[in-house]
Amino acid sequence: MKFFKVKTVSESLSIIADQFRPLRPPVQLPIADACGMVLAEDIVSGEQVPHFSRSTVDGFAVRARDTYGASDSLPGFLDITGRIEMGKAPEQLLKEGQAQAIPTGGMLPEGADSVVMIEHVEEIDDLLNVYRQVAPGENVIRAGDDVQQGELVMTAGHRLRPQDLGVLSAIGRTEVRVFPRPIVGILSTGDEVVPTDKKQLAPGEVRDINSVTVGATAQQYGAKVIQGGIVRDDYETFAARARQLFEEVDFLILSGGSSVGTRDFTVQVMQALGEPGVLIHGVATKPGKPTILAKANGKPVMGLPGHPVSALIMFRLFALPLLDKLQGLRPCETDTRLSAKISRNVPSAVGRTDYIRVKLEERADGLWAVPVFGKSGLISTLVESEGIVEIGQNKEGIIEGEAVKVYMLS
Ligand SMILES: Nc1nc2c(c(=O)[nH]1)N[C@H]1C(S)=C(S)[C@@H](COP(=O)(O)OP(=O)(O)OC[C@H]3O[C@@H](n4cnc5c(N)ncnc54)[C@H](O)[C@@H]3O)O[C@H]1N2
Ligand code: MOO
Repeated sequence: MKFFKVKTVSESLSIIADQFRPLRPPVQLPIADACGMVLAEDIVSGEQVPHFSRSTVDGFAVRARDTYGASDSLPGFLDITGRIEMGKAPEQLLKEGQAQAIPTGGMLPEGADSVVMIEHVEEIDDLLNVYRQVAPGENVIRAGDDVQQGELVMTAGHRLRPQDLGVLSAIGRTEVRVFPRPIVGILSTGDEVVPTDKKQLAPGEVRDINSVTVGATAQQYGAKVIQGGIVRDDYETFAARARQLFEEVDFLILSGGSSVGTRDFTVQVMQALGEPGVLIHGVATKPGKPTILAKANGKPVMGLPGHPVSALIMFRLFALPLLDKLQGLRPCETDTRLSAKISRNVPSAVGRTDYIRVKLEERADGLWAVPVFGKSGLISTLVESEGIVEIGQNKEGIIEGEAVKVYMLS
C-alpha cells in the first residue's frame, strides 16, 4: 500500500469547518432536558425580569431623600404606614416622610426608591428612627434589572448551561429549539483487541481501550454513543459491520488499522461508504499521524490510530470540532485553554505539530506545565496528565520557562 500524503493540523481543521454541518433538523425540548444541547434559535425575552421592583434586604422601603443626613447621632424620623407581605402587591403608595416594612424579595411600594436595612433603624410604635442614609436604588433590584422586555438573551449556536436554563425559566420559556444530539458509532478493529470483560487474556491480546475512551469523550461533548463492538481484520466482515453501523449514526469512528500495514483495511472501508470518500489520510502530527477522515453522504467518518494515547488526542483534536459542527455550536465556545509555563525544554521537528502530555503544578510564580513522557501506546500517561500542549509545526521545540497554552483534558 502506498504511503499517505499528510495534511497539516490547520488544513485538516479547515476541511472540517468547511465540509460538515448539522445533519438533522432542530427539535423542541422541555428546558429540563436541554442542558448541554445547542440552541437552534435566538431567545428574545417577552417579559422583564423581575417584573416588579423588589427589596434585596429586610428593612423599610423609603424615599432616599427622606434619609439624607441621618446618622447615629442625628437620626431621621419617618412614619411607618404599612407592612408589605411576600408575594403580594403593597396596599398603599409611599409618600414623603413615610416608611413601610418590607421583607427581602418583597415588592417595593410606588413612591419608594430604596430600602434601609433593619439593622440601621429602630421602631418605636409607628415611628421609625433612621440611623443611616441610603441612596436612590440602594438595596433594591429594579424591574427589568435582570432582563429587559425585548432583550436578546441568547443566540442560536450557544450550548445551554444550567445558568442559561435559569434565565429561560425566569422569562417563562418552558421549551426551546435545540439541535438533536449527534449519534456517534464506534467500531474497534484488530485481531488482538478483545472486550473489556474478557477475564483471562491469551498471549498477544489487549482489552479494548479506545471504544471506552472515545465513547466517554463523545458523550461528554453532547453525543449519543452506539458501541459497535470489535471486528477482526477481515475486509468483508469489517466493511459489512462498518456499513451497518454507518446507517444508524451521524458520525462513525473506526479505531485501529489506520496505518500502512498490509492488513490495515480502514481506508478502503471508509472509501467504500459513500461519496466523496477520504478527505484526509494522515496528518502532520506526533502522535497521531495515521489519522483518516472521510465524508460519505454528508456524514463524517474518522479512522483513529490504534495506539490509545494517539486515538484520544486525535479524537479531541479533530472529532470534537466535528461534533461541535454537527450540533451547530459556534466555534468560539470550545476554547478551554489555560496559560502556563513549560517546566523543561521539549524538542520537536519543524513541519509537524507535536502534542505533549502535561500535568500542572501551581508554584509561587504561577502555573507550570510539566511534560509527561511515554509512548503513545501507554494510556496511563494520560491518567497522569491534566492537559495537552501543542508545539506548532514551525517550531523546533519549546524552551524551559516559555509560555504555553494547555488544552485541558476533562
Ligand atoms: N511502518 C510503520 N508502522 C507504523 C507507523 C508508520 O508510520 N509506519 N505508524 C505508527 C503509528 S504512529 C501508529 S499510531 C500506529 C497506528 O496503527 P493503526 O492505526 O494501524 O493501529 P493498529 O496497528 O491496529 O494498533 C496499534 C496499536 O494499538 C493497539 N490497539 C489498537 N486498537 C486498540 C484498542 N481499541 N484498544 C487498545 N489498544 C488498541 C494495538 O494492539 C497496537 O498495539 O501504527 C504505527 N506503525
Ligand atoms: O502517531 Mo502514533 O499515533 O505515535 O502512536
